[in-house]
Amino acid sequence: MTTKLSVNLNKVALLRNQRHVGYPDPVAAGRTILEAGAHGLTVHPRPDERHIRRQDVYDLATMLDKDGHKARGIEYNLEGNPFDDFLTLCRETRPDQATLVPDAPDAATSDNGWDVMDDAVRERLRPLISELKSFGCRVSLFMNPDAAAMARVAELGADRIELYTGPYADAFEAGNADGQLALYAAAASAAVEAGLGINAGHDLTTDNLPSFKAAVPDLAEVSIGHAFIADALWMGFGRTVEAYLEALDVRRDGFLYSANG
Ligand SMILES: CC(=O)[C@@H](O)[C@H](O)COP(=O)(O)O
Ligand SMILES: NCC(=O)COP(=O)(O)O
Repeated sequence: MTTKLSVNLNKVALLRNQRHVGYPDPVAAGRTILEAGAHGLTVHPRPDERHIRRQDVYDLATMLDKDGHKARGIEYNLEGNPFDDFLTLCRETRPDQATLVPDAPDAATSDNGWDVMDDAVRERLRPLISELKSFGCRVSLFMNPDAAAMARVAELGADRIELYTGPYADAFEAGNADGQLALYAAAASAAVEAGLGINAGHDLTTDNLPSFKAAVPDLAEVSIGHAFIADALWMGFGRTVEAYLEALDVRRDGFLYSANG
Protein backbone atom coordinates (compact mmCIF):
# COMPACT_ATOMS: atom_id res chain seq x y z
CA MET A 1 0.00 0.00 0.00
CA THR A 2 1.16 3.56 -0.67
CA THR A 3 1.79 5.21 2.68
CA LYS A 4 0.96 8.93 2.83
CA LEU A 5 3.33 11.32 4.54
CA SER A 6 1.64 13.91 6.75
CA VAL A 7 4.11 16.40 8.18
CA ASN A 8 3.46 17.67 11.70
CA LEU A 9 4.13 21.42 12.01
CA ASN A 10 4.15 21.66 15.83
CA LYS A 11 7.88 22.25 16.03
CA VAL A 12 7.80 25.06 13.46
CA ALA A 13 5.25 26.80 15.70
CA LEU A 14 7.37 26.08 18.78
CA LEU A 15 10.28 28.00 17.23
CA ARG A 16 7.97 30.81 16.05
CA ASN A 17 6.54 31.19 19.57
CA GLN A 18 9.97 31.66 21.09
CA ARG A 19 9.92 35.32 19.99
CA HIS A 20 7.31 37.86 18.94
CA VAL A 21 8.56 38.39 15.40
CA GLY A 22 6.12 35.95 13.80
CA TYR A 23 8.55 33.65 12.03
CA PRO A 24 9.05 30.88 11.10
CA ASP A 25 5.44 30.82 9.92
CA PRO A 26 3.78 27.38 10.09
CA VAL A 27 1.53 28.25 7.12
CA ALA A 28 4.51 29.15 4.91
CA ALA A 29 6.31 26.01 6.08
CA GLY A 30 3.25 23.89 5.32
CA ARG A 31 3.01 25.36 1.84
CA THR A 32 6.67 24.60 1.06
CA ILE A 33 6.40 21.08 2.47
CA LEU A 34 3.35 20.33 0.31
CA GLU A 35 5.00 21.78 -2.79
CA ALA A 36 7.91 19.42 -2.10
CA GLY A 37 5.57 16.43 -2.29
CA ALA A 38 4.21 15.64 1.18
CA HIS A 39 0.64 14.33 1.15
CA GLY A 40 -0.74 16.19 4.13
CA LEU A 41 -0.23 18.35 7.17
CA THR A 42 -0.78 17.51 10.82
CA VAL A 43 -1.06 19.79 13.82
CA HIS A 44 -1.64 18.93 17.45
CA PRO A 45 -2.89 22.09 19.17
CA ARG A 46 -2.45 21.72 22.91
CA PRO A 47 -4.57 23.62 25.43
CA ASP A 48 -1.61 25.78 26.55
CA GLU A 49 -0.83 26.77 22.91
CA ARG A 50 2.84 26.01 23.57
CA HIS A 51 3.34 25.46 19.85
CA ILE A 52 0.35 25.41 17.48
CA ARG A 53 -2.09 28.19 18.40
CA ARG A 54 -5.83 28.09 17.76
CA GLN A 55 -5.37 30.72 15.03
CA ASP A 56 -2.81 28.51 13.24
CA VAL A 57 -5.45 25.80 12.89
CA TYR A 58 -7.74 28.24 11.06
CA ASP A 59 -4.93 29.78 9.00
CA LEU A 60 -3.72 26.37 7.80
CA ALA A 61 -7.27 25.33 6.86
CA THR A 62 -7.65 28.55 4.83
CA MET A 63 -4.31 28.04 3.07
CA LEU A 64 -5.15 24.42 2.16
CA ASP A 65 -8.42 25.54 0.66
CA LYS A 66 -7.22 28.71 -1.11
CA ASP A 67 -4.08 27.14 -2.58
CA GLY A 68 -6.20 24.32 -4.02
CA HIS A 69 -4.57 21.61 -1.91
CA LYS A 70 -7.88 20.44 -0.52
CA ALA A 71 -9.23 19.95 -4.02
CA ARG A 72 -6.13 17.87 -4.85
CA GLY A 73 -6.75 15.48 -1.97
CA ILE A 74 -4.13 16.86 0.40
CA GLU A 75 -5.19 15.91 3.92
CA TYR A 76 -5.43 18.08 7.01
CA ASN A 77 -5.08 16.02 10.19
CA LEU A 78 -5.97 17.60 13.53
CA GLU A 79 -4.76 15.74 16.59
CA GLY A 80 -5.73 16.21 20.20
CA ASN A 81 -7.65 15.20 23.25
CA PRO A 82 -11.29 15.81 22.31
CA PHE A 83 -12.06 18.50 24.89
CA ASP A 84 -14.73 21.05 23.95
CA ASP A 85 -12.30 23.38 22.24
CA PHE A 86 -10.91 20.60 20.05
CA LEU A 87 -14.45 19.82 18.89
CA THR A 88 -15.03 23.51 18.13
CA LEU A 89 -11.84 23.61 16.04
CA CYS A 90 -12.98 20.53 14.12
CA ARG A 91 -16.48 21.92 13.64
CA GLU A 92 -15.13 25.22 12.29
CA THR A 93 -12.17 24.02 10.19
CA ARG A 94 -13.46 20.60 9.02
CA PRO A 95 -10.15 18.71 8.94
CA ASP A 96 -10.12 15.60 6.77
CA GLN A 97 -9.09 13.58 9.78
CA ALA A 98 -9.40 14.02 13.54
CA THR A 99 -6.94 11.91 15.50
CA LEU A 100 -8.05 11.57 19.10
CA VAL A 101 -5.20 11.32 21.60
CA PRO A 102 -5.65 10.80 25.37
CA ASP A 103 -2.97 13.28 26.49
CA ALA A 104 -3.31 15.06 29.78
CA PRO A 105 -3.30 18.85 29.10
CA ASP A 106 0.13 19.17 30.76
CA ALA A 107 1.71 16.10 29.11
CA ALA A 108 5.17 16.84 27.71
CA THR A 109 4.22 14.91 24.59
CA SER A 110 1.90 12.05 23.62
CA ASP A 111 2.88 8.96 25.57
CA ASN A 112 0.00 6.47 25.43
CA GLY A 113 -2.96 5.26 23.45
CA TRP A 114 -6.61 5.03 24.54
CA ASP A 115 -7.64 2.33 26.96
CA VAL A 116 -10.74 1.28 25.05
CA MET A 117 -11.26 -1.70 27.38
CA ASP A 118 -12.36 0.85 30.00
CA ASP A 119 -16.14 1.37 29.89
CA ALA A 120 -15.88 5.04 30.89
CA VAL A 121 -13.39 5.75 28.08
CA ARG A 122 -15.68 4.08 25.55
CA GLU A 123 -18.72 5.99 26.80
CA ARG A 124 -16.77 9.25 26.48
CA LEU A 125 -15.50 8.50 22.97
CA ARG A 126 -18.62 7.06 21.36
CA PRO A 127 -20.67 10.32 21.05
CA LEU A 128 -17.56 12.36 20.17
CA ILE A 129 -16.67 10.02 17.32
CA SER A 130 -20.21 10.22 16.04
CA GLU A 131 -20.22 14.02 16.23
CA LEU A 132 -16.87 14.31 14.44
CA LYS A 133 -18.09 11.99 11.70
CA SER A 134 -21.16 14.20 11.30
CA PHE A 135 -18.74 17.06 10.38
CA GLY A 136 -17.28 14.81 7.67
CA CYS A 137 -14.04 14.05 9.57
CA ARG A 138 -12.45 10.64 9.34
CA VAL A 139 -11.80 9.61 12.93
CA SER A 140 -8.63 7.89 14.07
CA LEU A 141 -7.83 6.76 17.62
CA PHE A 142 -4.27 6.90 18.94
CA MET A 143 -3.60 3.36 20.17
CA ASN A 144 -0.92 1.21 21.71
CA PRO A 145 -0.16 -1.95 19.70
CA ASP A 146 -2.76 -4.03 21.53
CA ALA A 147 -4.34 -6.52 19.13
CA ALA A 148 -7.15 -7.34 21.58
CA ALA A 149 -8.35 -3.72 21.59
CA MET A 150 -8.93 -3.34 17.85
CA ALA A 151 -12.42 -4.83 17.69
CA ARG A 152 -13.47 -2.40 20.44
CA VAL A 153 -12.16 0.54 18.39
CA ALA A 154 -14.23 -0.58 15.42
CA GLU A 155 -17.34 -0.98 17.60
CA LEU A 156 -16.96 2.66 18.63
CA GLY A 157 -17.33 3.74 15.01
CA ALA A 158 -13.77 4.98 14.44
CA ASP A 159 -12.36 4.62 10.94
CA ARG A 160 -8.69 4.18 11.71
CA ILE A 161 -6.16 3.74 14.45
CA GLU A 162 -2.92 5.63 14.76
CA LEU A 163 -0.37 3.25 16.24
CA TYR A 164 1.70 5.03 18.89
CA THR A 165 5.23 4.22 17.72
CA GLY A 166 7.24 5.70 20.60
CA PRO A 167 8.07 2.30 22.16
CA TYR A 168 9.07 0.92 18.75
CA ALA A 169 11.36 3.90 18.12
CA ASP A 170 13.03 3.39 21.51
CA ALA A 171 13.54 -0.32 20.86
CA PHE A 172 14.94 0.43 17.39
CA GLU A 173 17.41 2.87 18.90
CA ALA A 174 18.46 0.22 21.42
CA GLY A 175 18.98 -2.30 18.59
CA ASN A 176 16.30 -4.77 19.68
CA ALA A 177 13.11 -3.88 17.79
CA ASP A 178 12.05 -7.39 16.74
CA GLY A 179 9.76 -8.03 19.73
CA GLN A 180 8.09 -4.63 19.33
CA LEU A 181 7.68 -5.10 15.59
CA ALA A 182 5.86 -8.38 16.21
CA LEU A 183 3.43 -6.56 18.52
CA TYR A 184 2.76 -3.83 15.95
CA ALA A 185 2.31 -6.38 13.16
CA ALA A 186 -0.21 -8.34 15.25
CA ALA A 187 -2.10 -5.18 16.22
CA ALA A 188 -2.18 -4.07 12.57
CA SER A 189 -3.55 -7.46 11.45
CA ALA A 190 -6.25 -7.28 14.11
CA ALA A 191 -7.10 -3.73 13.01
CA VAL A 192 -7.42 -4.77 9.36
CA GLU A 193 -9.54 -7.75 10.45
CA ALA A 194 -11.81 -5.32 12.33
CA GLY A 195 -12.16 -3.14 9.21
CA LEU A 196 -9.93 -0.31 10.43
CA GLY A 197 -7.33 1.65 8.47
CA ILE A 198 -3.87 2.05 9.97
CA ASN A 199 -1.88 5.22 10.62
CA ALA A 200 1.24 5.49 12.75
CA GLY A 201 3.22 8.18 14.46
CA HIS A 202 5.59 9.34 17.15
CA ASP A 203 9.36 9.45 16.95
CA LEU A 204 9.41 7.98 13.45
CA THR A 205 12.62 8.73 11.54
CA THR A 206 14.16 7.94 8.16
CA ASP A 207 16.16 5.23 9.94
CA ASN A 208 13.31 3.44 11.72
CA LEU A 209 10.58 3.83 9.06
CA PRO A 210 11.66 1.11 6.59
CA SER A 211 11.49 -1.78 9.10
CA PHE A 212 8.21 -0.47 10.49
CA LYS A 213 6.69 -0.30 7.02
CA ALA A 214 7.94 -3.81 6.26
CA ALA A 215 6.24 -5.11 9.43
CA VAL A 216 3.02 -3.14 8.82
CA PRO A 217 2.49 -3.18 5.04
CA ASP A 218 -1.10 -1.88 5.33
CA LEU A 219 0.16 1.45 6.59
CA ALA A 220 -2.10 4.19 5.17
CA GLU A 221 -0.41 7.24 6.69
CA VAL A 222 2.40 8.34 8.95
CA SER A 223 2.49 11.71 10.70
CA ILE A 224 6.00 12.89 11.46
CA GLY A 225 7.12 16.10 13.11
CA HIS A 226 10.00 16.13 15.54
CA ALA A 227 12.55 14.19 13.49
CA PHE A 228 11.34 15.73 10.22
CA ILE A 229 11.89 19.29 11.43
CA ALA A 230 15.24 18.33 12.98
CA ASP A 231 16.35 16.83 9.64
CA ALA A 232 15.12 19.91 7.81
CA LEU A 233 17.55 22.07 9.79
CA TRP A 234 20.31 20.28 7.91
CA MET A 235 18.67 19.39 4.60
CA GLY A 236 15.89 21.95 4.05
CA PHE A 237 12.22 21.06 3.68
CA GLY A 238 12.45 19.87 0.07
CA ARG A 239 15.24 17.35 0.54
CA THR A 240 13.69 16.21 3.83
CA VAL A 241 10.36 15.42 2.18
CA GLU A 242 12.24 13.41 -0.43
CA ALA A 243 14.16 11.52 2.27
CA TYR A 244 10.96 10.55 4.11
CA LEU A 245 9.19 9.52 0.89
CA GLU A 246 12.21 7.37 0.07
CA ALA A 247 12.14 5.81 3.54
CA LEU A 248 8.47 4.97 2.92
CA ASP A 249 9.32 3.64 -0.55
CA VAL A 250 6.88 6.11 -2.12
CA ARG A 251 7.71 7.25 -5.62
CA ARG A 252 7.33 10.93 -6.37
CA ASP A 253 6.20 11.90 -9.88
CA GLY A 254 6.87 15.47 -10.93
CA PHE A 255 6.47 18.45 -8.68
CA LEU A 256 3.50 17.38 -6.60
CA TYR A 257 2.75 14.10 -4.92
CA SER A 258 1.45 11.08 -6.76
CA ALA A 259 0.32 8.88 -3.89
CA ASN A 260 -3.43 8.56 -4.10
CA GLY A 261 -3.56 4.87 -3.34
C1 LIG B 1 0.02 12.20 18.74
C2 LIG B 1 1.46 12.14 18.68
O1 LIG B 1 2.04 11.15 18.45
C3 LIG B 1 2.35 13.23 18.96
O2 LIG B 1 3.57 12.92 18.45
C4 LIG B 1 2.08 14.63 18.78
O3 LIG B 1 1.35 15.01 17.69
C5 LIG B 1 3.32 15.42 18.95
O4 LIG B 1 3.07 16.33 19.91
P1 LIG B 1 4.20 17.30 20.42
O5 LIG B 1 4.75 17.96 19.22
O6 LIG B 1 3.45 18.26 21.31
O7 LIG B 1 5.21 16.49 21.16
N1 LIG C 1 1.02 11.70 15.32
C1 LIG C 1 2.41 11.83 15.45
C2 LIG C 1 2.86 13.14 14.98
O1 LIG C 1 2.10 13.92 14.44
C3 LIG C 1 4.26 13.54 15.08
O2 LIG C 1 4.96 12.90 16.07
P1 LIG C 1 6.53 13.23 16.19
O3 LIG C 1 7.16 12.84 14.86
O4 LIG C 1 6.67 14.71 16.42
O5 LIG C 1 7.01 12.38 17.32
